[in-house]
Amino acid sequence: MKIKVGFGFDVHQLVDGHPFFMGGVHLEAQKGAFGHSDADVLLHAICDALLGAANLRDIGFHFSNKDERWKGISSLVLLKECVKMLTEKGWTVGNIDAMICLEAPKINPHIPAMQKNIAEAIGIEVEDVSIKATTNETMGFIGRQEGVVAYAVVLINK
Ligand SMILES: Nc1ccn([C@@H]2O[C@H](COP(=O)(O)O)[C@@H](O)[C@H]2O)c(=O)n1
Ligand SMILES: C[C@@]1(CO)OP(=O)(O)OP(=O)(O)OC[C@H]1O
Repeated sequence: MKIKVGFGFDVHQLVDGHPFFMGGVHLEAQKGAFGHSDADVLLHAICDALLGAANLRDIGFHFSNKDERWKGISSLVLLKECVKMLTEKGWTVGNIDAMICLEAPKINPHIPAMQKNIAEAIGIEVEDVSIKATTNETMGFIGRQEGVVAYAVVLINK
């Protein structure tokens, strides 16, 4: 069996009164993530980790932020498209481990819903989707609640 690892990172600006999607869950918060799509930073990091593992470039290469088709789109759709690209190359997703860096709101209560969304979109078990969160201890742009960051690693095999 051939096994590959992939790494993904994403960052989005936080804007007052903007909707906040994370792992396909709508978070109730004063600020939300701003982007061309729904700006779901966790799903974008996972997309990039998957694409990277299969050496298929990155999310912006396939879904340009100049393309009106992706304006406001749910990143669960983009995630499913990325998985389709991997499947066409014969890859199966093993597991995902992700980290969100965000000052507020608390992510922990929403992690089971995010795991379910991601597992369903990819076609893997919930137990193979790990999501964690940390604050930035009030430091830097994350600490000032100006932005949100996510990192992800994945294993794929064929
Ligand atoms: N947005 C966040 C940030 C953190 N958590 C959880 O709280 C724990 C403590 O965070 P520190 O940054 O103070 O170490 C962290 O380990 C997470 O379990 C969260 O749910 N949402
Ligand atoms: C997803 C895309 C496409 O809608 O737009 P954004 O929501 O701005 O997100 P980003 O993380 O900058 O990734 C690539 C983009 O092409």
